[in-house]
Amino acid sequence: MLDLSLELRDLSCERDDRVLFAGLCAQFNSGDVVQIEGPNGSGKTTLLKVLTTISNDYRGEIYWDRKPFSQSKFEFLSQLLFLGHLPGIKKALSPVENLLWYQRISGEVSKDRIFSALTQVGLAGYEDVPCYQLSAGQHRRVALSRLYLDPSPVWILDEPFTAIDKKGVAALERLIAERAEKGGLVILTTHQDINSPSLKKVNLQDFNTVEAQS
Ligand SMILES: Nc1ncnc2c1ncn2[C@@H]1O[C@H](COP(=O)(O)OP(=O)(O)OP(=O)(O)O)[C@@H](O)[C@H]1O
Repeated sequence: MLDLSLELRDLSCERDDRVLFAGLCAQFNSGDVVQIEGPNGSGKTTLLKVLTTISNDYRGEIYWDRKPFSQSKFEFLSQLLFLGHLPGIKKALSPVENLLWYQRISGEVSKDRIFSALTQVGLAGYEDVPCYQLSAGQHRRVALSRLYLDPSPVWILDEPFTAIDKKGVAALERLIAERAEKGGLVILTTHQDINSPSLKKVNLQDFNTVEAQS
C-alpha cells in the first residue's frame, strides 16, 4: 500500500505586494482528494505552481515523504502528473500522436491502451484527426486521457472540469475517486462541487485574514 505524505507548513505567497495566502498548514496523505477552493484571484493556481515547483516564490516549508522539499522534490516530481490550465498538446498532431509522445517519455508505449483511453474520454472516431480540427472541450479531453495512461500516484489538476460536459465530469470524478482508492493523492482546483468519499477542502480565503498574515 502506498504511503504518500505531503505537508505544507506555514506556507505564504505574495504577488505584487499583495498577500494571497499566509500561514497555510495542511497535511495530505494517500487516499485523499484535496479540493483547493477560493474565489477568482485568491491564489489557487499560484499554490499549485508552488507545489509543482514551477514557482519557488513562496515562504514556508513543504515536506514530501516527511523530508523537506530541498531533499525530496525530485522524488516528488517523479511521482507527479500535473495537468495545468493549458491542455499541453501539439495541435498539428492527432490525439494518438500526442499520447504516443507522452508515453515515450514515460517509457511504456501501447497503442491499444491509447485507443482505449481515448474511447474512455469520448474521443472514439477522433483518434487520428489533427488536434487543430478539434474543439476546446475535445482538446481538454485529449489532455485528460493521460489520466487513464499515466501510472503516477500523485495528480495535481488545475480546473480539470473546464469545458467538459456532464457525462465527462461524472467519468472524471470516478477516475479521481479510483486513484484515491488505490492509495494515490489527488489535489485539484475547481469551482464546482465534486463527489468524492475522501474529499478534503482547503479554502484559501481562510488563509488571507489579518490573523493568518500576522
Ligand atoms: N506572475 C505573476 N505576477 C504577478 N501577479 C501574479 C502572477 N501570477 C499570479 N498573479 C496574481 O496573483 C493572483 C492569484 O492568481 P491565481 O491565478 O493564483 O488565482 P486563482 O485563485 O487560480 O484564480 P482563478 O480562480 O481565476 O483561476 C491574481 O491576482 C494574479 O493576478
